[in-house]
Amino acid sequence: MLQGLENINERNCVKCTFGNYPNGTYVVSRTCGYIGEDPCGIPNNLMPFVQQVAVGRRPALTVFGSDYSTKDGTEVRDYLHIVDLADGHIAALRKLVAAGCEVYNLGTGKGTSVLEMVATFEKASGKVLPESIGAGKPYLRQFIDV
Ligand SMILES: O=c1ccn([C@@H]2O[C@H](COP(=O)(O)OP(=O)(O)O[C@H]3O[C@H](CO)[C@@H](O)[C@H](O)[C@H]3O)[C@@H](O)[C@H]2O)c(=O)[nH]1
Repeated sequence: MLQGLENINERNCVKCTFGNYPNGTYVVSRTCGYIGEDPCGIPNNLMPFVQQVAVGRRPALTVFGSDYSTKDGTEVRDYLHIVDLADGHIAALRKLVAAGCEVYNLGTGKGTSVLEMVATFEKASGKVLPESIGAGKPYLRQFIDV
């Protein structure tokens, strides 16, 4: 049941699922990417990849697709600050005392495109990131272009 709840909205960055059941209390938390992640090998996600390009570990970022029906054609995500993510987890734990089962999606409510995220990173870091446009992730098209 909790697995099903977690999959209700695959498009959100963070999911916290919790509930009280007759045979126990559960909190299930899922984040897209591990906190403080420094992945081995080639990163599969935007932020670690951007960071590795910035420090020269990778030559360039490939932007996955530029023909989506978004403000600049690149995919949009709702990114949130790590402290807000932590606060959300604490709030979820506090909610354990309540009965029932609820799903909370943590986010800012503001979408940020890949190019906006790269521009923000460049401004904050003072580094220009080499980038090129590549193909979009095929499995995501079903969510983005409906
Ligand atoms: O080198 C890269 C890496 C990512 N992106 C784009 O950057 C955005 C964010 O990508 P990423 O950090 O990988 O997050 P998601 O695409 O939202 O994928 C997350 O969310 C999916 C749905 O929950 C999960 O399946 C994945 O494991 C999880 O990483 C997306 O538009 C990607 O297409 C690029 O353009 N270039």
